[in-house]
Amino acid sequence: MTTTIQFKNIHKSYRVGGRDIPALSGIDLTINPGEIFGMIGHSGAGKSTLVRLINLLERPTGGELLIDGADITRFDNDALRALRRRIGMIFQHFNLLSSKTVADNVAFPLRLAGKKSRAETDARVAELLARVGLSEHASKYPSQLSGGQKQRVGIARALATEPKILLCDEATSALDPQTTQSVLRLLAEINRELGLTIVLITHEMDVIRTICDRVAVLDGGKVVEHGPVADVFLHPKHITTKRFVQESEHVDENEQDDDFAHVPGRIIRLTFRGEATYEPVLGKVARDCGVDFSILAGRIDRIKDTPYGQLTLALTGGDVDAALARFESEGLTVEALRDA
Ligand SMILES: Nc1ncnc2c1ncn2[C@@H]1O[C@H](COP(=O)(O)OP(=O)(O)OP(=O)(O)O)[C@@H](O)[C@H]1O
Repeated sequence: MTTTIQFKNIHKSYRVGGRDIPALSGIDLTINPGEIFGMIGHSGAGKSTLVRLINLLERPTGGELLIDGADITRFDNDALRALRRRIGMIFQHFNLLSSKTVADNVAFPLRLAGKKSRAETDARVAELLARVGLSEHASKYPSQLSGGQKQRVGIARALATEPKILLCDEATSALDPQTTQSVLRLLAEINRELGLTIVLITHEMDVIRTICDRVAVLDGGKVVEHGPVADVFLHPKHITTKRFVQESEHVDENEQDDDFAHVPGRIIRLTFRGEATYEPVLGKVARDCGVDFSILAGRIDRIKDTPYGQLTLALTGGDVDAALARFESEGLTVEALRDA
């Protein structure tokens, strides 16, 4: 079964003190079946509101929200209950029941649905705990677990009713960086093996960079930029996106400009993607065009499965224009940061 989620001119306002305060204005987005779609934005941008519309924890005040082509805002109670069984959700603070064991937390949605016998429920819980690596913790209580283990229980519980969509609301924001990576690896594995569509919201670029296929950047209740993660983050256009990139790379643009003030030559940024990242293009072009270069800044990293490199270079001597044209013909992206 496919699960396409479409926001069509979605608006959402909250009524506060007799006034309508807009939280989302005119959202148009399509989330494709089986992808990991990230939404990033600062506090108050509208991320939680947007993700909570998908299972109608919040209702839009305008527009259409289609799942597999059906406008879910028109669903009656039965259809809504069926829809919610197809959508799992995990939360920043895990939302586990502290008086129940790990196994009972995971069994909870199955007992609510009331469709399985006790033996079937036990078997399903065992399978889910094995998937998230918690088999030997089944009879512990949440207070006896680490944050990462608690989120794994949250994931097992969210998967219990075999949803087609998993919503993740800042699911790693309360975890340390190492635990975050292990939870993200688990989500990526679930996405790959179960073909589940994952929609996650975060204010952390690294989360998006690690597992998302596409991303939407939210600011002031609007999508200001969206597309494949590599396109959006390697070539950010909107100021909000640029700031996220700079924050994640710990770059202060003004400081960087000052640092380069005394460096002679044309300053450019080169972006390599995919296999080009590992090819000796730079030396070859410099030799052929008689250009000297000094490397002012650089990084090689990955966006999900795609390697990329970004180098800031000062170019002097030789035929710099020819060198720039050659870089582009070799498939690199060239951005001029300063003319000589
Ligand atoms: N239940 C509510 N009642 C009134 N206003 C709300 C409600 N929920 C959210 N808002 C407002 O809607 C706007 C968007 O909030 P939302 O929580 O969706 O943003 P967010 O990007 O998820 O922020 P955060 O990361 O801080 O949770 C904010 O201005 C917020 O104050």
